Amino acid sequence: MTEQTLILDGARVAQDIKDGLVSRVKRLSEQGITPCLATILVGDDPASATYVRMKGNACRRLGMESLKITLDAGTTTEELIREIQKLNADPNVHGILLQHPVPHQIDERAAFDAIAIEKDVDGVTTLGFAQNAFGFAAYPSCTPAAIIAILDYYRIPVEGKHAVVVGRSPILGKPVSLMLLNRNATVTICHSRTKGLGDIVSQAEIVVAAVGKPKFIQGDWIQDGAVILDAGYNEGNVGDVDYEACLEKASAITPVPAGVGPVTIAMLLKHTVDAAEKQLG
Ligand SMILES: NC(=O)C1=CN([C@@H]2O[C@H](COP(=O)(O)OP(=O)(O)OC[C@H]3O[C@@H](n4cnc5c(N)ncnc54)[C@H](OP(=O)(O)O)[C@@H]3O)[C@@H](O)[C@H]2O)C=CC1
Ligand SMILES: Nc1nc(=O)c2c([nH]1)NC[C@@H]1CN(c3ccc(C(=O)N[C@@H](CCC(=O)O)C(=O)O)cc3)C=[N+]21
Repeated sequence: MTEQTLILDGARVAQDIKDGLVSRVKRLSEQGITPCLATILVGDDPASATYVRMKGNACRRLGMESLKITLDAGTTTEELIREIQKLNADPNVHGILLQHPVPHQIDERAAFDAIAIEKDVDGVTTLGFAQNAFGFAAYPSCTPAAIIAILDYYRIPVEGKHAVVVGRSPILGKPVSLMLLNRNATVTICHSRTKGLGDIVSQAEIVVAAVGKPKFIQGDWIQDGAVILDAGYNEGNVGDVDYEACLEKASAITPVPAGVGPVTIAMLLKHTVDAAEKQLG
């Protein structure tokens, strides 16, 4: 590429979203309401603990509250659901985030579906997911919403583009694919059983990496001028994209850190403020 690659600055997009929340949080506080996000972490995975802590810190910086529930690694589905039901019934809690993934003995779908729809600020319930698929969710899943917000902020056209999403998890790959489809992209969804991944990615005008494997997306898979959104966040602050190699081919790319991650957190805060405002009626 002769032209310089645009670095999509997630910190800037996140700040823009958070700036828009300040006056809303203030207005709520004048009515005696402090928007509160409850996070649930099951087990002691250190990376997950870090994300949950970052979410709590971000809440407090904006004058919001965060309620952190930590359950031990051996928690059963029933015990987890009981905790969720307590949060559903607590009028001071506006949003509930159950950190994905959960330990294997837990039925993650059943746990997600225990979250009351009006508190499902991460769009993980079956109903929230379906509403998002049809394009009218109150709260689309935060990381997919962050990816769309970055595209919008930089006015990157989606309509008619071929988007290739690598990954199909319930909180990331699958919902972002549907959101791109709703924006009239032509979407190909790839996963661990996909054959000829490199060839498919090389046809993409927009690439979304949501795999969970460091530097998995190779530079020589990337078409000249493609837009790359790297949602991956692996140990050592490394994304799912081989950044240096892909940078040379792409017209625009999100870095890691300071790409999709901070926007995800801003989106979570925004959804929690939205949910708190609904309490005003
Ligand atoms: N920045 C943020 O806000 C967020 C970042 N993340 C990060 O994004 C990444 C993905 O997270 P998440 O979706 O939760 O992860 P999951 O492990 O739930 O899903 C990974 C997906 O990648 C697919 N996959 C695995 N190996 C391959 C392969 N060799 N080729 C093609 N596809 C493959 C899997 O396929 P299959 O379905 O067939 O198993 C699966 O669909 C992680 O790095 C995570 O940390 C996640 C959420 C939010
Ligand atoms: N139900 C659910 N929803 C999630 O949204 C969810 C989840 N489960 N499980 C785990 C992943 C991971 N995740 C991140 C969010 C922000 C950063 C982030 O802000 N990262 C900073 C780096 C911060 C630092 O390390 O200092 C950055 O990229 O710049 C990273 C990762 C959300 N997740």
